[in-house]
Amino acid sequence: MSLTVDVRHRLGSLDLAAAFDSEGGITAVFGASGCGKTTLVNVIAGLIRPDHARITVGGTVLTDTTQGIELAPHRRRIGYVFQEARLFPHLTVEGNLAYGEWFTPRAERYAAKPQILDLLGIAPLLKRRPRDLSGGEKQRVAIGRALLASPRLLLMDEPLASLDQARKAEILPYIERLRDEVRIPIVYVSHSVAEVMRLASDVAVLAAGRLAAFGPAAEIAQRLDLIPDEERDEGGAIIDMAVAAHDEAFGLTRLSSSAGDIFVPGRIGPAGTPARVRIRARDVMLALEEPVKISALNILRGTVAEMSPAGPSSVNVRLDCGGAAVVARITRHSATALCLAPGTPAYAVVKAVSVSGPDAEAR
Ligand SMILES: Nc1ncnc2c1ncn2[C@@H]1O[C@H](COP(=O)(O)OP(=O)(O)OP(=O)(O)O)[C@@H](O)[C@H]1O
Repeated sequence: MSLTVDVRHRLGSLDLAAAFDSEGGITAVFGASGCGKTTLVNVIAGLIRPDHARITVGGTVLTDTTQGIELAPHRRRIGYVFQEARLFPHLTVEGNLAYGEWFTPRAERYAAKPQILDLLGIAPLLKRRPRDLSGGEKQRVAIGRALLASPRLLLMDEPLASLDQARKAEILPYIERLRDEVRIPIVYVSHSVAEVMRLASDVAVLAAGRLAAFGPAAEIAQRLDLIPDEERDEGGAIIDMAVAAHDEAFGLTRLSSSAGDIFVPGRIGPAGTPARVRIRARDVMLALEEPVKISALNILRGTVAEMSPAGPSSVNVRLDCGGAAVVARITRHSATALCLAPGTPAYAVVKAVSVSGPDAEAR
């Protein structure tokens, strides 16, 4: 189901202007603190009345200021998941979930409770109260409550920001399942490159209220100039691959794509399972000849497509590897020594342990 957003709104010193169309999946709204992410999401939710906007979901107009259409928030059928789960403390998980269903007229309900319980792994929690849940479990219940209202659109505003690394890792696979199995668009606000690049289908990058870029996650990932300084080391490329085989003896999975094969640690689903990998630019070495007798398992052949400065002493080199991009951050010294320039054939070298992939299955 498609989502179209075209918003212009002034709020204090913020001059928000963002327009994008998405065909569904997860649209990440990414940007530094204060760039207007929450304001944009609140306009979509109908919580802020915008100066100018047209917002549609699957053909239903939620806002069109030129036609005087401004659906009330409760009539938009939008699920909203916040940084904190905001569950009712006096209700059990079951009671909290029932509250989600309650608002939607019977005729408009499409959410099937057993499937949602299964999708989020929350069936065993039904009798518990929020105080007896971990942070990750609370968020899964909050997502379940939002989905049980049979929403047209799910808004998630920094849903993992208050969780520690272990809880984040626990909940990410559930959000991936949501993206792949629930047929409604999801708008996902985050300032974490790792989260956005793992989850997003499309990415809208906001900078000081303006849409700095919008496009498929794999394209936006290569634009290291869009990444805020504090997340600089997280920048790199993502490649959508599929499981080719497992190497049982060494506990590795071989993934395959037009870029070539990549080994990652652990076992990731059966052959054919889609798997997105993220390769940080700082983890990639370049070589002009195919390296031999080297411990790194991943060697991808490509051609230098673009070089851009990455600071006083380093440069980002984008290689085209069979249509997929791999970005390497190397010193200017090395770029000069290797005489790199657009068109130069080169090999990208990446250790298996440096590749961020989907979580390996418990072994
Ligand atoms: N009611 C308001 N009145 C005036 N200015 C506001 C109001 N609400 C937000 N702002 C300003 O608008 C800007 C964007 O705020 P917003 O919360 O949308 O940013 P954000 O990208 O979600 O930030 P964060 O990641 O820190 O949550 C900020 O500079 C904020 O101070």
